[in-house]
This record gives sequence, C-alpha cells and structure tokens, in this order.
Amino acid sequence: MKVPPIFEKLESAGVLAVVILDDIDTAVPLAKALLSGGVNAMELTLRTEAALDSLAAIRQEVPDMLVGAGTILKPEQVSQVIERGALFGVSPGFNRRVVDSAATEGLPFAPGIATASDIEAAIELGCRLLKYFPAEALGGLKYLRAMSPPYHHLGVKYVPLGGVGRENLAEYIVDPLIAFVGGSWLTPKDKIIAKDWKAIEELACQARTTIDAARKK
Ligand SMILES: O=C(O)C(=O)C[C@H](O)[C@H](O)COP(=O)(O)O
Repeated sequence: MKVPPIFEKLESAGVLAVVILDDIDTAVPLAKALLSGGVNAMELTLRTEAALDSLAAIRQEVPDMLVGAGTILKPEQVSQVIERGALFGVSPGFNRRVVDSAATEGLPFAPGIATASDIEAAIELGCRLLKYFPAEALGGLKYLRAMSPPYHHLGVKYVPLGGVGRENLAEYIVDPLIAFVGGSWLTPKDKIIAKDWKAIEELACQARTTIDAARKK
C-alpha cells in the first residue's frame, strides 16, 4: 500500500504540534512561531468553534506549515476540513464511517487505535498510519511493542499521542514502529492566551533539537 506523500513529509518532520485554539487571531502567529522554531506540522483539533477558520487562515497565510485537522469525530467533518485546506486528518478513536468518508473524499487519514481489534479494523479499511492514543496511559512503547508484531509485515506505523512530551520524545522517535510523534506540550494554553510566541518558538526549537539529535545517533 502506498503511503500518501503528506505522511512521508510528516515522518520527516518528526513532530506534530497538537493545537486547541479558541481565538482565530492567534492561529497565524502561533503557526509562524512553531515554524520559526523548526516545527512545520500541526494538527488543529476540532474541539473549538475557532478551529475551522483557523485552519483556513493558516493554510492561506503560512503556506510552509503542514496543517491538518484532529478530533474528526463525524463523517461530515471530513468535507468541512477539506474545504478549509486540511492536508490530513486524525481522530482519537477508530470510527469506520469517518475512515470511509476520508477515503471517499481523498483525505489522508490516521485513525486512533488502542487495541489489536482497532488495528485490524483500520488495516481492513486500508489504513497504514495509525494514531496510538492515549499512548502513555496505555503503556507507552512497551504495550505497542507487545501488540504490533502481527501487523509488522503489513508496513503499519504509529503516531503516539497522549502524554508525549520533552522527557519521552527521544525514546519514541527512534523506535522503528514510530512514524512521528505528536502532542500539545508545544502549545500550552497559557502561552497562547498570553500571545507569548517567543516561548512557543523556544519549545518548538527544543523539540526540533531533540528529534534531530536522537535520529542522528
Ligand atoms: O483530539 C484529538 O484528535 C487528538 O488529537 C487528541 C490529542 O492527540 C491529544 O489530546 C494529545 O495529547 P496530549 O499531548 O497529552 O495533550
């Protein structure tokens, strides 16, 4: 199965900033701060009213940012995010109707998985990049290493989200099961509210340095 080019780009980016935005005016400066710090991939979660317009604004004004949509819980949200320019989509769990809708509409999509049954359902629908969520609470790499062997030969890779941060980033990123990592630690709510873009740039820069160093070893 061919990996969509956007997933190859995200794999080389190494890290996906998960963002919960309440104010559309913060979208573009936030994306620029991440980019200046060396993080060129972000997921806007559809948990707030500002998410869809923020997605469109970032696509328009920060063209180098690889931006997608997260928390896609309903099939009809797939066309909504495509209209705003989303390059990819993810969801916290596995919902067959959402995965079908993404396939029909042509949106590269990584559904969430937490069990072997989820993985098998996703594989059956053609998915090969799966969001491992909530990674740390489920048992981190130990659990994933135990669960994944039956699917290795199919070329399945995982994106751990949920509890990934500065302390465990390096350990995840070098594991061959992992395509890239993601999380909200790069975009703390208090820093967004304070419009402290320097602090966010610094967090992005730390993540970039950690990933590049870990991958070089
Ligand atoms: O809602 C979604 O689609 C999500 O993407 C869930 C996020 O991946 C996690 O909430 C990130 O977890 P933390 O980094 O621990 O905050």
